[in-house]
Amino acid sequence: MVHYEKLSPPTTGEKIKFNNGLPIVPANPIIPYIRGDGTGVDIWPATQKVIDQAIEKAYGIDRKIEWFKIYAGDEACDLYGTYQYLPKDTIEAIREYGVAIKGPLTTPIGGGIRSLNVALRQKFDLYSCVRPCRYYQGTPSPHKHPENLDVIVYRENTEDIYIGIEWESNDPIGIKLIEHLNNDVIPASPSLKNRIIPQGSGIGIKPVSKDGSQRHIRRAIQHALKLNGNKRHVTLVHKGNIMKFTEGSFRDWGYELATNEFRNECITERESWILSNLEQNPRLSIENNAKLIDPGYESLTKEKKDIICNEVQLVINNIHKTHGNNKWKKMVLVDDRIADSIFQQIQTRPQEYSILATLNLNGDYISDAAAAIVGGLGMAPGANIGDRAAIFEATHGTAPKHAGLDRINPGSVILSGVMMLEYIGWQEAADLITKGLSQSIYDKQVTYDLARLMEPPQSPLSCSEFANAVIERF
Ligand SMILES: NC(=O)C1=CN([C@@H]2O[C@H](COP(=O)(O)OP(=O)(O)OC[C@H]3O[C@@H](n4cnc5c(N)ncnc54)[C@H](OP(=O)(O)O)[C@@H]3O)[C@@H](O)[C@H]2O)C=CC1
Ligand SMILES: O=C(O)CCC(=O)C(=O)O
Ligand SMILES: [Mg+2]
Repeated sequence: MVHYEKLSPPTTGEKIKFNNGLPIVPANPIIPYIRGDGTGVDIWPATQKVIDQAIEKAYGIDRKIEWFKIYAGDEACDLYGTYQYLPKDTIEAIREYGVAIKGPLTTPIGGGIRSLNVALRQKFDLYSCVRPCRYYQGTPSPHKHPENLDVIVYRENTEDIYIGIEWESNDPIGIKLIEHLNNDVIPASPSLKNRIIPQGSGIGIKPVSKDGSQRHIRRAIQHALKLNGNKRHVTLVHKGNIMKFTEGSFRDWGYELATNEFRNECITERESWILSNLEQNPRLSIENNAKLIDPGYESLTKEKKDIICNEVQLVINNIHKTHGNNKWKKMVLVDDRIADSIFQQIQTRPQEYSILATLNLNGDYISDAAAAIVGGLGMAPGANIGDRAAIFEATHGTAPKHAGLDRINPGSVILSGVMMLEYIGWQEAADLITKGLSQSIYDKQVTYDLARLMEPPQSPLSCSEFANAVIERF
């Protein structure tokens, strides 16, 4: 039995338990929630009302969430005292009950506390951040065909620069570290030649591990396996041309995982070209196949040509029987794209993508950019998933200038609630909310962010009115 300093868990309701990474859910689960800073005061009550009403409509008195209010951010400091941004009670409650939902939490820029949002992800090892970006009919968008974008950003959630190991430029330890790197480490690494870190630099560490990358990409591939048609597709997004041993390794470990652990269910993009070339011309020679997959083949050195021919030969030897004759077309396609390129690709060729498996920072950027295409941050939900816990939250932050005005769009946290209901298997309630929200947008019953972009501009609903509009359309 956990002893809480200032919390009283609900006296009715039961705990969600985990078995092999999957939640086992009673009819009346206790679910902790964090209201959040800034616009959390507006968004959370609207969301809670929508979720409760959907459950009641779907299941009557047979199912109910027993909400358990826990504290983080400014609200926690009010209750627990100065600098108590993430009290022990909050950590214990999430550990005890496993599934939680939260509003956004403020992180100061530069100095001050490190991100509470990141801290929660790391504390509970919620290694995959899942952010679907899909279009709801009628949503105004700067794009001509926003409906073509239907991607799920799978953002690695615990490593990369978010590990938070960095030193300010004038920190004596940072200065010493730079000296050590310049005088000892770099000269001892011949491939680094005579590079030098400028004096007066701030310095940060970017760790990317094989285990951390592969457990995350595994989840992304498992997700793709549940999808159909050309949505059975995972793109490894990286900046591996520049950061070869972090971002580049992420790509390599992804391919390694796909072609070992998921060999019977996955095809890589290059493998698909080789098999497809052969299907179009069964008598194609190895070299002609190599020329087709590498258009610059003729100008390559003999050594490089041999490597490509060898690749073609190996693919034919190893997987032609199992994957050839079009069988690969039903498998999960795994390809990779350089991060800057994927930002333009999701705008110019959105229909070609499905699951974007990214490292932490790239995923942070891409999820906001993808959200903009389909209606903005007010429509961008998310889930942080680990093997023993899950915390649901929107992609956006606290949007402080709108706080307390009952005007912000609660859609993103409501849709995070939909993801939570799906995660616990309450699909009927989830579907009611999706239906109500889609219909509200279609009926132009929307908050300011969408109303101002509509043609002609509509008069906006408040945050709480939008929640009611969704409920009326269940
Ligand atoms: N997971 C989390 O809790 C996150 C926390 N943060 C933190 O939030 C704070 C504020 O960050 P900031 O950079 O301003 O980014 P925000 O995402 O909070 O807001 C930026 C802008 O996005 C639009 N927006 C955000 N949320 C909504 C919504 N629900 N409905 C409609 N529009 C929305 C608003 O644009 P407009 O005014 O043009 O309408 C808003 O001004 C920072 O401390 C940051 O660290 C940031 C991201 C995630
Ligand atoms: O923790 C923060 O303040 C920012 C987090 C963020 O931008 C995100 O999770 O997308
Ligand atoms: Mg972000």
